[in-house]
Amino acid sequence: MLPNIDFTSTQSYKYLTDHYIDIVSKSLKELFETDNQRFEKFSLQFEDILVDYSKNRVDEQTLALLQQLARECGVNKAIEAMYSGEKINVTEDRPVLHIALRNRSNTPILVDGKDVIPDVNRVLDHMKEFTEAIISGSWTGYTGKAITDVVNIGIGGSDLGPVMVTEALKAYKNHLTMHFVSNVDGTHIVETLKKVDPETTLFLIASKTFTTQETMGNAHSARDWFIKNGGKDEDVAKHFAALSTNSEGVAKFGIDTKNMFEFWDWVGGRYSLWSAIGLSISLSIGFDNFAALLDGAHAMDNHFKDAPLEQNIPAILALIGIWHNNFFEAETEAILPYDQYMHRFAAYFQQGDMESNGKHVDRNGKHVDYQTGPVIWGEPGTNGQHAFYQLIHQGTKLIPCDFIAPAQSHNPLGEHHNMLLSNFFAQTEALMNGKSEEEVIAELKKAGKSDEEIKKIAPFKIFEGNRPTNSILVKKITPRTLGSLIAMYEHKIFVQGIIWNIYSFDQWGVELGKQLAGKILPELKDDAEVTSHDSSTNGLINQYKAWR
Ligand SMILES: O=P(O)(O)OC[C@H]1O[C@H](O)[C@@H](O)[C@@H](O)[C@@H]1O
Repeated sequence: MLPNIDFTSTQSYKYLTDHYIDIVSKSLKELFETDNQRFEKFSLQFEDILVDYSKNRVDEQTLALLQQLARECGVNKAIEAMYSGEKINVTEDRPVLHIALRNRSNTPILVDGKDVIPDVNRVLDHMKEFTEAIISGSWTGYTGKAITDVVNIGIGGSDLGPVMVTEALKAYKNHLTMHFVSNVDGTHIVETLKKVDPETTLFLIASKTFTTQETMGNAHSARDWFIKNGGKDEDVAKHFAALSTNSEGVAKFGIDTKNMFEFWDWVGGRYSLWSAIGLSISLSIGFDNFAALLDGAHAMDNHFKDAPLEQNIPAILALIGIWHNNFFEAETEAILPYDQYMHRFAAYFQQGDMESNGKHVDRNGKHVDYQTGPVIWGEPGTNGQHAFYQLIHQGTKLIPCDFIAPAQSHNPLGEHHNMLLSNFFAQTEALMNGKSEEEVIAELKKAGKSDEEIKKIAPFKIFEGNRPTNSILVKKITPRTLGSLIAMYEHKIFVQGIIWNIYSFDQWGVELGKQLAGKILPELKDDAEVTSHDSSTNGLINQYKAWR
């Protein structure tokens, strides 16, 4: 059972409300000036990942109170409940066991009395064998040629994780060319099929449910294309594999269930890259690297389970996020990787976080009267700097940011990496310190400006600073460190969901759109005027019919 506590009625929440008044009166700059141990006190290292959370508007008391809040909300109990396979996804009556997919120490985890680890390992063995056959070329297409291209067809959790990881680990790539088709817009599949040859292409149909409209539409179009371009029905087995929990659906589609890589309903879609959904990752970087990704996540899982709250990185990040969200009323959080390969990292956690904690009903079925999950967004640095950092520095909204960077580049090139990292350090420093009126005036004087000119321009050049950031410095982005990093964010989301007293592992909010689209689709089949909706929806549908 998950705890069921309204965090706003806890003792620690009340203390935090008072303490907030004390903290807002101090600037980050002051907090650093009055404590030269801040970095030592407010940073933690996990293997090759350094997490510096000192540039947040917190002091020792803030963290102690936030940790007390976590205790009062039963975070430790909740962690135990997840790891032991309890059905903590109550609205779907399922356990939440992405940790089991990377349980490299093989400790048994029971679901309805049965250890799930042997099944996990069986599928991993199947993935390994298949990966090796494809990469070595011993698996051939219908004309005897080796596979050169892999097209993963999936959406949401069956796309974003594989895309993000294969991009982030591109430095480990082999000769296979990867393609990802997600959008039901025909352009996506059409443009992809232009680039591949049916004789040498493997399609992975990735769908937990095997019912998702977009994925099924794209999968059928891929199959039609394959048949139209020389393949026969009996050749489908050599070119199509399925990654799913739904063996009936897979068989119905015409994929041999021998080519089905199974996972289970206790894996949430957005937490599924560690499962068979990760087959495209394994094909792209080899199974050993995929296993290293799992190892890294498992190491973080152990840290999260065992480390006390005072040293527990995911828990600390979660609590600081709650501090910003529920006390400073920040509405969004930016994830800013200073690593080009990680360019889909923010997009990945947009689903990871917003689909998990974008909920307004608490675990009693009641509408909450506090803020829950933030809006997650971000782009890689330094591109973001030249696009939206203006608002972060001088806008009216508080945007807590996570800066992430590797110390070692996979592509060392002259001064490039120093330039990149100098921007990372400069930005976090500037967001913290800002630039005072005195500094601006001194700078303008030095540039020879008159008093009148200075008076006119100075207000625009002042930076308030006091903008909170976490800095996550990774020695190098390897499969292992990336695995740990992803797991770190997953557990951060978990802790926040526990404290907000919501269910983080269902996603009813995506159902309505699906249902309504299903209702409208038949209305688009002919040219008859539609009158069954509101005037706007009718008007749009009828104009669409007139123009198409
Ligand atoms: O893998 P599937 O079943 O095709 O689902 C794809 C996606 O569908 C919906 O948008 C949600 O349920 C997501 O969580 C899921 O990842």
